Amino acid sequence: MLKLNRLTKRFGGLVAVNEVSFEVRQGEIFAVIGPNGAGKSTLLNLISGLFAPDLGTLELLGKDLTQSPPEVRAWHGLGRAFQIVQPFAEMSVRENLLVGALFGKPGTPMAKAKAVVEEVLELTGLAPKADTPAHELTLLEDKRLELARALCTQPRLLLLDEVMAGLRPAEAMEAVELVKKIRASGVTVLFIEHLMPVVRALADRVVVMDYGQVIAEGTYAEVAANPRVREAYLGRSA
Ligand SMILES: Nc1ncnc2c1ncn2[C@@H]1O[C@H](COP(=O)(O)OP(=O)(O)OP(=O)(O)O)[C@@H](O)[C@H]1O
Repeated sequence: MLKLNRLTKRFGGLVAVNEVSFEVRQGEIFAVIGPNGAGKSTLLNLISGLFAPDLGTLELLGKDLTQSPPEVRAWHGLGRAFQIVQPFAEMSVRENLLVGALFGKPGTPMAKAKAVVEEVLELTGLAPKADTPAHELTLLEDKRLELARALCTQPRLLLLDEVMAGLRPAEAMEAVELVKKIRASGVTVLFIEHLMPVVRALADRVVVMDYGQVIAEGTYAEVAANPRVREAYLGRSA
């Protein structure tokens, strides 16, 4: 689904992402974790195309998109959900999603966009709130809306940027169930997350970053038992 080869991003003298290589397989839920400042957000920005890499390549479904801007990556099946949810506050949930469906994939006919929106409303459990203005939603519903908006762009690979942040543990576990449903619907998921119970519950595989580099890769249990990973987390106040 996604292949990163020696992806690198420098900010002046700081190498925020340093020759990162890994592959995400189709149908996987894949986590990128690491202490504060490890380079996770920068990596996500490289994948979605907000930053251009100084070195390395990126392939999505076998296509080299290293030089492609974010919208081209979106057309090729890359979707992204953000930690800070910024819906159109006065518009209903359904209207917000229609914007995503129409503009996420330009050229989508209105009838198709409306059908996608209804499907996504069902999948995300937002159907009962379809006519509610976005500003009346709870935080958990906001998060559902953000996931739903990203899904309306019909991604093959969905990037989740700490989307559980701010949720109470029980709410986070509800969101975990939703992400599992999203994967079951055929979407591959790559996420960055600070909440370890969420990583444990969701990830098939985990990559651990520290100082811009991949220091471990494996199942949650494997990386959690890795001495280098334990040192990265315990060796400084994260
Ligand atoms: N636009 C930028 N300009 C300069 N330095 C940056 C920029 N963005 C990030 N950095 C630096 O790059 C390094 C990696 O930051 P990044 O935000 O990617 O880490 P992170 O793992 O996402 O951290 P956190 O978990 O705290 O969000 C940090 O040292 C950060 O200060």
